[in-house]
Amino acid sequence: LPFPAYPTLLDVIRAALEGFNGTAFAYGQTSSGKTFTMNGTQNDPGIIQRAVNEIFQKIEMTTSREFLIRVSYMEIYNEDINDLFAVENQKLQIHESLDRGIFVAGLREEIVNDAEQVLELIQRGEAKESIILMMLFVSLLDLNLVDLAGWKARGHIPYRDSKLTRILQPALGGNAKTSIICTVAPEGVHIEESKGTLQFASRAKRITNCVQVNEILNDAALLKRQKREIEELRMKLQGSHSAVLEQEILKLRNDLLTYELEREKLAMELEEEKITERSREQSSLSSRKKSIISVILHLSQTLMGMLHRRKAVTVTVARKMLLVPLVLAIPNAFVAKRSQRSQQAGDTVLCQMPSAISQMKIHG
Ligand SMILES: Nc1ncnc2c1ncn2[C@@H]1O[C@H](COP(=O)(O)OP(=O)(O)OP(=O)(O)O)[C@@H](O)[C@H]1O
Repeated sequence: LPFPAYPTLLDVIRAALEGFNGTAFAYGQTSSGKTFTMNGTQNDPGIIQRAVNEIFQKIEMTTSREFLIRVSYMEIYNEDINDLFAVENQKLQIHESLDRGIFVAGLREEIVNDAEQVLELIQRGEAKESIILMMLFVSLLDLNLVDLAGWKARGHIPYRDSKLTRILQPALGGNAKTSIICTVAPEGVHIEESKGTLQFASRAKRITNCVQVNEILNDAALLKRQKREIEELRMKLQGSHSAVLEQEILKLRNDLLTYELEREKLAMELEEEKITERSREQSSLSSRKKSIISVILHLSQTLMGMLHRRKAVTVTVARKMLLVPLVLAIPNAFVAKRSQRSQQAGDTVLCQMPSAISQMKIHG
């Protein structure tokens, strides 16, 4: 069967391209086919894909004008507005300004060039209960494609005060062409809901909006619009420039850290080198000490032997008395040094040695 809502949808798209607000949404009880109508299947595309294809075909055929097309994709779930192009769920707020009218603050808008890009973006967005696909045609066109949440039997959805109603207010209320696709479940058990849906449909059909073109694009308006676009692009560019700078700073910081670590490593190596050098010096000093001490030992033994043999020592008794304890003290000091109990004892010995030796030489 041909897609039933197609003629109405074409009407909405044509209107949107001519500068009106365009909205298409499906309305009906739960499981009656609203999402199916919006998404369709691979062989039988739904409203979203058909609308996107249609828009780009029409734009391609229009040579007299240029279009800047932005797509945003959001979900209203439990009255929280989530940006489906954003990685994380955010609770976005609805704002209103003289310039932009009613809008969702912080909602990401992707600039697109062809239908494939739009469909790819939509595929990336996560489909949930209530999905709004909002296409903003900056120069001319505002088109909203809406998949409403269904209602359960005897349930009530407070559309009147909902965020959805507020967002769609410009599209539903006045300056808009709207296509409503009502879906009903054919089974007899759903007859009450189906009746309700049909009553809504016939009431909606009677609504007549008095529409006017959103914006007449004379040269001045076009210039103003383009200036704004340039400014926005410059801001984006600045954003990406600052991101590059941030990367550069991060890299420099990492380099600095690496240099610092390298410097510390070198300082440690230098310190180790110094310690090794010191211990090398100490060990050569101690071997020198050892050889001096062995000489002294040898001398003292010789002296002791001489004393023992009372040979050639022409010292007075008083001098002998002085010399002998000194010489006897040498081996004791050496033992003390070797056992490393007292560094001082070693030093004392070393200081005293030359005078003791010279005394021995003089008197020996
Ligand atoms: N015209 C159709 N042809 C074939 N299958 C359909 C058709 N319409 C709906 N369906 C199937 O019926 C089921 C319910 O449809 P769908 O999810 O679109 O309902 P819904 O109205 O969006 O429900 P809800 O309100 O819970 O979101 C799905 O499995 C869908 O594939």
